[in-house]
Amino acid sequence: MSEKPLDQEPDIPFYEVHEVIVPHLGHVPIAKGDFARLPREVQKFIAFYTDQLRPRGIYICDGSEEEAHEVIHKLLERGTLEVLPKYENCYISLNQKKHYEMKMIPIVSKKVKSLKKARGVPGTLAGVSVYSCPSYICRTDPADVARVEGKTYVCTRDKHETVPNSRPDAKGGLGQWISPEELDKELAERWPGCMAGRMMYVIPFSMGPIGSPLAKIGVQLTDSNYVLLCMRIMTRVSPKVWEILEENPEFVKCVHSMGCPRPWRKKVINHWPCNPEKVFIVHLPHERKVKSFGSGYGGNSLLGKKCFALRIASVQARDEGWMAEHMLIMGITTPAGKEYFVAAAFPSACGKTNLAMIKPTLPGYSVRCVGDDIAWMKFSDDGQLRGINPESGFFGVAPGTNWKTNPNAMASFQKNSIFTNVGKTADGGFYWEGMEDEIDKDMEITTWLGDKWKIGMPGKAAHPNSRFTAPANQCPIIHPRWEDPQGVPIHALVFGGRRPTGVPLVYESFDWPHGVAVGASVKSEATAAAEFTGKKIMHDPMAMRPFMGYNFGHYLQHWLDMEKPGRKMPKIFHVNWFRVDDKGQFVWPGFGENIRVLDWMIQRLEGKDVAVETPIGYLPKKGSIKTEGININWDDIFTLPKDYWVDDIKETKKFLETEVGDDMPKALKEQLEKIEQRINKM
Ligand SMILES: Nc1nc2c(ncn2[C@@H]2O[C@H](COP(=O)(O)OP(=O)(O)OP(=O)(O)O)[C@@H](O)[C@H]2O)c(=O)[nH]1
Ligand SMILES: O=C([O-])CC(=O)C(=O)O
Ligand SMILES: [Mn+2]
Repeated sequence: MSEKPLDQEPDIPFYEVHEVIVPHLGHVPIAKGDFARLPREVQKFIAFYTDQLRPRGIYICDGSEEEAHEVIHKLLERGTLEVLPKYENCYISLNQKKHYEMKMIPIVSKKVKSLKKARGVPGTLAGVSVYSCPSYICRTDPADVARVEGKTYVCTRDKHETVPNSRPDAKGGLGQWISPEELDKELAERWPGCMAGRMMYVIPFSMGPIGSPLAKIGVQLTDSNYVLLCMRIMTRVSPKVWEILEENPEFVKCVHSMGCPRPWRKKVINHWPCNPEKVFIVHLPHERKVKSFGSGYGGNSLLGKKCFALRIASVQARDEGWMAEHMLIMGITTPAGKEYFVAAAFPSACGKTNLAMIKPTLPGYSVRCVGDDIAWMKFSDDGQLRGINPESGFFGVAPGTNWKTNPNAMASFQKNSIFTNVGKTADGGFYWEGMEDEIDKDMEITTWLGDKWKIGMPGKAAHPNSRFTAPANQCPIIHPRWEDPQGVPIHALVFGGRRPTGVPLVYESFDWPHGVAVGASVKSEATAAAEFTGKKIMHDPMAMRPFMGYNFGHYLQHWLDMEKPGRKMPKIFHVNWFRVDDKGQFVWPGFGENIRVLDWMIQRLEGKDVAVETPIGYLPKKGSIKTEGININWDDIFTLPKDYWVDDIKETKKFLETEVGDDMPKALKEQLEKIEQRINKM
């Protein structure tokens, strides 16, 4: 593209070696790393932002253990992090001992030990890794706990590239555009000098296995060492990235600041300097750039995740003919020994991590996790869709996670993990809602807000969007091929959301275009993952509404265009674990029992005649979902109330027609009309 890039970083004169000399600031020391040996494009990037943001030093990260220790040490000293000694299930090296002043005794978590025995998990799980780190707890400023969708923008010259030509009465929830002029204004009042007095960390990272043809490179600048620590878990931080850039200098430029230059006159809460009034996150897809200001919360600050791997990558995927989706990837091995891979999209806090790691209750089944949040998928030349997980860690919702609902997640964060906004027990463990049966009832707990608390008292120990950050390779069921550079074959796609009424446990779409319509119709109750409050049912097409990098209509067309002769199109299903009865109780037990639904999907993949046609898609024939051993009422779970569906399709159609407007793909419009006609004839 020949047009001049937006928000361009002009080349500024700079001088390298042990310091960078920039016009506004003079000498800025290189606190660590060899600036002179970085790829030229990266040097320019750093020099420009050093000049503009004015940090007190530049710290070029190398991803090493020593680096983690140094940063952790600082955060412990400052009080941003606290050790959770309960999970120190390994010996501490002398080097670490110096830093943490912890006892040289092995403490093996009882739970992990018993899990290991019970499930035959290999010995790497507990008590064997000699030099690994303990886990830490961190409390943010209570004003900085979730993604801020209202302050998240995409900037392109052409508005229509980012948002659809919607109808005049549209509310405009599908993407948020900002003009280049307005962007300049917003940036000007935030960025200059915003790192004054702080260190600027330079983080080289790869999304996807380093060197994989499907992987992409990013470099993040940040003034938060908490962000650095989490990026080390969630992405592959390595100096090998510099070598890759020597060959191909393309990288996604990520710039993050907490927005609190020194001297900072406002009160800092919980040693978590942030700037909630000024949060502003912008994506420049053409320039392959993300700028995030004011928040340290994961979804806003770990820029490899939602910002790069979904918003920027969705644009790369559009341009290059692949898909970047808010999906888990899991492998399911049947009792007959055949493995199927499923990718599933549910909105934030609607069950991806839990499904990706389920412990199946049906005998003979085993599940292995490839990823829990993001899938990059591409059809290979033989027509098979293949997917990779671009991340290398889990940033999971803590509340509700326990040894019953998700033992594999529990096992994943017994070491080397960071817990944000959870409670802390007096014996140095983590605690959140859902762990009531797993600790002593009288245990004294410090809540995420720092108050003393006990189980049964009013209030909550953990924030509903509190999170664990854990390395994926610590998951006992991580798939041996989770880092396969070619990805794994994807046999089925699944959509779902929190639907308290009307929506059955599972149904299958008739074909690809119908499946795209099913995905476009995803709705869910609002959750704590973003700033919305209340249990309002919101549209979240493809579970991508908050993560779109370009025009939603064009995105839907991109989905439709995936179907081509010679391609094996995966079947598309819709699930709902969250239907409730008139007392508000879930009618489906969920979690490990969800294998029963996966089993039905696999029966369908194997061509079994276990479905009945209904206006919304194929539903399971009565009895074709294995329900032995659980107490459920088939009709509670599968009835399709006509009134509900008549209203539902009317509302969905209106929503999409209004919001996507002129950009609504014709084939999708037709699908919605057909669905409506079928439902009206019910
Ligand atoms: N009732 C019920 N609750 C579930 C089920 N699966 C997950 N949950 C709950 O839903 C919440 C969110 O689940 P996660 O698996 O963390 O959701 P996610 O989609 O990975 O969330 P993000 O990380 O925000 O993308 C947790 O509190 C879970 O306990 C289920 O099958 N049934
Ligand atoms: O991005 C985040 O903050 C966490 C997450 O996975 C989501 O909200 O889907
Ligand atoms: Mn997510």
